[in-house]
Amino acid sequence: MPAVFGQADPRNARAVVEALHVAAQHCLDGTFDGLVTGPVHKATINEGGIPYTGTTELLAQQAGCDVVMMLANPTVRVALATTHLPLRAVPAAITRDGIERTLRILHRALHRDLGIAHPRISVLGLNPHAGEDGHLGREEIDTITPVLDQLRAQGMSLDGPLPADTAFLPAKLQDTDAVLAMYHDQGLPVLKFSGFEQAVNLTLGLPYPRVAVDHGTALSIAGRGIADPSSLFAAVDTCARMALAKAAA
Ligand SMILES: N[C@H](C(=O)O)[C@H](O)COP(=O)(O)O
Repeated sequence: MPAVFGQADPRNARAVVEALHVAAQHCLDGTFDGLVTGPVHKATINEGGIPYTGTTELLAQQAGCDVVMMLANPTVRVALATTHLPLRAVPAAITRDGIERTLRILHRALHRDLGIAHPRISVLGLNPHAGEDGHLGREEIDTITPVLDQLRAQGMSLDGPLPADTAFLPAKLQDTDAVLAMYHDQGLPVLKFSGFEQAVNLTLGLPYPRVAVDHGTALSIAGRGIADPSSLFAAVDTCARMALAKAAA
């Protein structure tokens, strides 16, 4: 259907998803060196009859690999242990296997794709005060800490589980290369507040670089010529750098 500014049309959902699949396939077969994506209106894709939680998940499924969503701006990098799921589903989705897998992917990407020799990662707790020694929740004790102990023993530099409310203080961020948040809105509001325009969204773990803008579709200003393209410029720049680094490796 012809696109109309400001009106996302579920009848175009299939074309949007197909475009993502084709672009990703060309990255997988080596025709393209990387993928930059703009925002996708997730609800409209679902209304078009296609179950879709996000491009991150779509690309992971197509490539057949585990991935980590990480947003980054010049101030902070925030990776997520869980991505697009209802808040009530988060605690059950935080498992030892999942945290371990996420930290391994994150550590490898910081080292290999972003060139950080010895990545330092801060890991947030799930509960207020990181569980307050079990009095405000047990996920830190039962799930997160055992994985951190195991991976520290293998040489990873990991701090946590940390109370989320103070982990982003500037002095704390000086000592870390990335923060692993347990869920979407635990980490991303801080990142977006600290530099919305320059932030990008990376999908770590894919066999190719994928970088997206950090914002949504902003239908209310579509076609008015007032959108700020900074995040798109940053995404293209980041993707090109990663593709060049990969080619040189
Ligand atoms: N969670 C991201 C954000 O808040 O910026 C964004 O929605 C990710 O979307 P995709 O993985 O679907 O590109």
